[in-house]
Amino acid sequence: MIEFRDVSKVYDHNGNELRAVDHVTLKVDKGEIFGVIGFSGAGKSTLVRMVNQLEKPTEGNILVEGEDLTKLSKPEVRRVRKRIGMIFQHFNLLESKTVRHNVGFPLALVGTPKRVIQKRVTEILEFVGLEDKADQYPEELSGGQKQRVGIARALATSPDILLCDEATSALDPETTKSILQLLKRVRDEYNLTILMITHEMNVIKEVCDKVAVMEKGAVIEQGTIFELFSNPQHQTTQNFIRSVIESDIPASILRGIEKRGAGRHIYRVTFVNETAGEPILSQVSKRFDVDVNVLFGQITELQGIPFGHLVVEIQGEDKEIVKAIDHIQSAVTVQEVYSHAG
Ligand SMILES: Nc1ncnc2c1ncn2[C@@H]1O[C@H](COP(=O)(O)OP(=O)(O)OP(=O)(O)O)[C@@H](O)[C@H]1O
Repeated sequence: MIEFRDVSKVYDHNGNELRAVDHVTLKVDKGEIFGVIGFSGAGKSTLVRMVNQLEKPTEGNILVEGEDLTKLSKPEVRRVRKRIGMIFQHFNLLESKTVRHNVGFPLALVGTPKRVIQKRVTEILEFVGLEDKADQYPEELSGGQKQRVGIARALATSPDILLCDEATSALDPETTKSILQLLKRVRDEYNLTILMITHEMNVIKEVCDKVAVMEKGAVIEQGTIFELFSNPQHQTTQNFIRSVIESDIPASILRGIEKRGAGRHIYRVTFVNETAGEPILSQVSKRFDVDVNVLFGQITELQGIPFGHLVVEIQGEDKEIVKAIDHIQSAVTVQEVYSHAG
């Protein structure tokens, strides 16, 4: 649906080259919610702005449903652009126009008959839950309501793709959740493909199917949410994940372990599927001559499926511990076990 093939964008910065996007290759499939995460300045906005040609790549190709944007004429680019909606962090609404006029604006711009606009605006405002706000002005709305107007406006022209540029960054956590749920409905009911950029891992965790992590213009890691959360390779990815799922052993527990001497066997067990939370660890202690103590644990949900870590101590003879660990590793529920004798 959207494909970046070895795309770079180089700006001139006081006579020096600034590589805002550096050889990025990504593929976003139809109907997918694809997140791009990175710190400020990583190149996310530049990347997403190239999809609707607000920026042109310096090198590489960008394909939208097989059409190479870098090879299209201006009228052809305008045609493709019509299939792409965008929402922004600060909503970008017209303050002097009512909600109804804001939402209908993109349709009016292309000369759509008034009657058609009216029907479409009513339909879309109902979808985003703002039918009773049609005649109000943006300043009379909360942040969440303003973003709903932004979403309605983006959907007015029935696009196939929705680009979201930090769409929830100005909102509180509860409102963020409701906007993300709305975006999920947009994908499910209108079958849109959504490309969203954010610096918040909770946004990615909440709605995305796939994610790419950007740093200094480059994509340093990408995959499904499960792949990234269960086996993050890069330090930056690990830090982002740590911001939403605490996997470190809390300091108080660590202090307790240290006090009671070295030579203990501490493991981190990661569960990544529907059997997370099942008593595999208690099975192990029944089957082998070991005791398993859970020191710390956190189970959360990824795409509606439980995901979590347990930090456990296994006590017993070395050979029994090896057997127990083998058993845990052979079970489909365990993705990663690391030992830390300490
Ligand atoms: N039009 C421009 N001219 C020159 N440099 C630019 C331009 N746009 C972006 N940059 C630079 O490109 C780099 C990437 O910026 P970009 O806005 O894409 O990052 P970002 O990850 O979206 O960060 P933020 O969340 O802060 O917007 C930055 O160093 C930025 O200063």
